[in-house]
Amino acid sequence: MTPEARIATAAELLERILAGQPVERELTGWARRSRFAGSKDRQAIRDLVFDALRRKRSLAALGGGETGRGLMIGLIRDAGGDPDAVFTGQGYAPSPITDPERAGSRPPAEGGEALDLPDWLVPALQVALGPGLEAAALAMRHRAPVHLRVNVRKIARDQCIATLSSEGIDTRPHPLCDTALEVVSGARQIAGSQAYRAGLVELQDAASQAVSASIPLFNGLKVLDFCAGGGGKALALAARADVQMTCHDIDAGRMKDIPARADRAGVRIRLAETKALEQLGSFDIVLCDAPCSGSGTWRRSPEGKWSLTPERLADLNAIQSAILDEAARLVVPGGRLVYVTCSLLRAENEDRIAGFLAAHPGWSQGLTRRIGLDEGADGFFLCHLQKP
Ligand SMILES: C[S@@+](CC[C@H](N)C(=O)[O-])C[C@H]1O[C@@H](n2cnc3c(N)ncnc32)[C@H](O)[C@@H]1O
Repeated sequence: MTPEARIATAAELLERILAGQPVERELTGWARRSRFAGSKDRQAIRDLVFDALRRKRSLAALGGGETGRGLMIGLIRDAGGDPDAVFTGQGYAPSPITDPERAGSRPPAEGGEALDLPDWLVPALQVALGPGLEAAALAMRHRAPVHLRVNVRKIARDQCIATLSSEGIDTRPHPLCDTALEVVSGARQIAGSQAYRAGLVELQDAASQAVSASIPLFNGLKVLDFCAGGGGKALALAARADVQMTCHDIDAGRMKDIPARADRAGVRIRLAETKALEQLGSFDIVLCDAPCSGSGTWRRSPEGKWSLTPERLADLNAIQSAILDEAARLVVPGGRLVYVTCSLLRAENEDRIAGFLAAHPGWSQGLTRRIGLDEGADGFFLCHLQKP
């Protein structure tokens, strides 16, 4: 495909995404229908769509409207290019820029538009991040780095760097966590690499790794990952010590890949559905990686930035508090509950902890940490709570 044809395709897909179609469904549906497109075309179109969604508001201003075409015109202008040279209508290029599109083009207004944030979220993020708001918003306009977790049960970090390099994947240590590597080049080779297949590495953001690393562990501890999802954090915990690791998720289907991932990593993890959890007694450590807005990971899933509403946030807050209450019952006296979100918002973090402590006398708050996008990883919040 020519660069112009890729832009025309991205504009069409964005038009449907802006109308409410899910991003992944649009991208995979198009790839299936378009046998003529090679893997480089698919990747380029994916990148265009995600770049546009990360900067939807500012690009719509620059491109003369919040349409698929407008976002692509804005993207070209923002990069210093000439959209008229692309929108020629020749071959598979998009049709020429219309008068209304031209007339609608303007620089983004200060505030939410220039920061590429919904207006209603700017004050909440201002409260949470203070002077760091602008840097965080600007970081969210760019692609996230690719990080790997070294499975220290199988290989030391330095040796892993050399092994990956021999397969064309260049990495360097990430300062946030001593299991974390940042991929410098060769990211597309990871999934097919021998190192990955042998369980030497997992794809996992450095902040997510730092969350697991914050939890003190020793052999024999009984640990529950209450909101396990695909098991990323449970695998990281199980790699560090011979703990009795149990994974639970309200949606058991989300845990379906955990057994294969655990086998590959050489660790043992038991799965428990909600009904079975009651029979397992209490746990020394319960990790709650709660469902949240994902605002710390909006670089990876930018559609979340635009779909979050105050009502949805309030619903999430109620779910987060209910999860904390439920999980607290599963902790042994003197044990630890670790609350985690990948959110930047106080409503999902400090406010939930304050509510929990007010409702649970005797519990005490331990290590509490925000990991910011300025640390070169996703945004995360973690808080250790000690049961009396
Ligand atoms: C942030 S994700 C977990 C990600 C996972 N820990 C990881 O590192 O890969 C949150 C998970 O919480 C689950 N969940 C939502 N409500 C829940 C509830 N009331 N009890 C337990 N799990 C819940 C969701 O199904 C989702 O898989």
